[in-house]
Amino acid sequence: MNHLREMLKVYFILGSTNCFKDPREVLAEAIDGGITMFQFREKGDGALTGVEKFNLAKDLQSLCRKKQIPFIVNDDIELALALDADGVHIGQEDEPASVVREKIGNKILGVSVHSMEEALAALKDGADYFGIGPVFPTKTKKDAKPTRGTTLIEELRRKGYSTPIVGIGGITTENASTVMAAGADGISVISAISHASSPYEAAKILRKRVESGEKGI
Ligand SMILES: Cc1ncsc1CCOP(=O)(O)O
Ligand SMILES: C=C1C=NC(C)=NC1=N
Repeated sequence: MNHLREMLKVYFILGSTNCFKDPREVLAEAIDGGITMFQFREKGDGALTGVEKFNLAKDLQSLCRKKQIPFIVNDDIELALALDADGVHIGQEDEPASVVREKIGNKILGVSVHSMEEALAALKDGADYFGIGPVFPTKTKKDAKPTRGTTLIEELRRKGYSTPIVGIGGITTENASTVMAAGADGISVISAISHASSPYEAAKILRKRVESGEKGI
């Protein structure tokens, strides 16, 4: 499990609607910059579907494979299985984690949780890590839950839960250290990298912030 903890440090999430240039180019730069895990999340207005979605996922997966970066698929279990992805990430509105665990065997299973109850249920169902947020305000997910700060991350750690955790939502180079200080194992970002003029530089700085607990300057 500790290996997973390491992989969660800088967990980049991307879909075609999150970037202005070719997502393949954005991911290639982010990988060179030092992301440690990748999630393909094709959602929202204008999201690709069918063969176009499959082909983009395949291209992004091969970029990850070349550099041994774990490739995770958001929500779409069938796509994850078709691509033999390294894992899936599901939200509370998706199929129950127990059903997904059945389908994916021992692939990585990440679950979004927003409360202690949801976290305990996800644990029981075999979740490998929690995605907790939105920690800070975010414009990227239209239907995000209310911004929670790091309270749930701190609560889980205070109660002795050592499950791997990534914080998500509005995380930037300026506030990443706050998320780590709260007890998260890593940060998950979309726009901090996908909207950066240099996704390479953004990933590099985020990696530095996470590893050194450096305060934003
Ligand atoms: C997928 C998701 N889940 C909670 S907030 C969010 C969006 C995160 O995007 P950004 O890093 O650009 O705030
Ligand atoms: C909603 C999400 C929360 N956390 C993570 C890691 N991914 C997601 N898609």
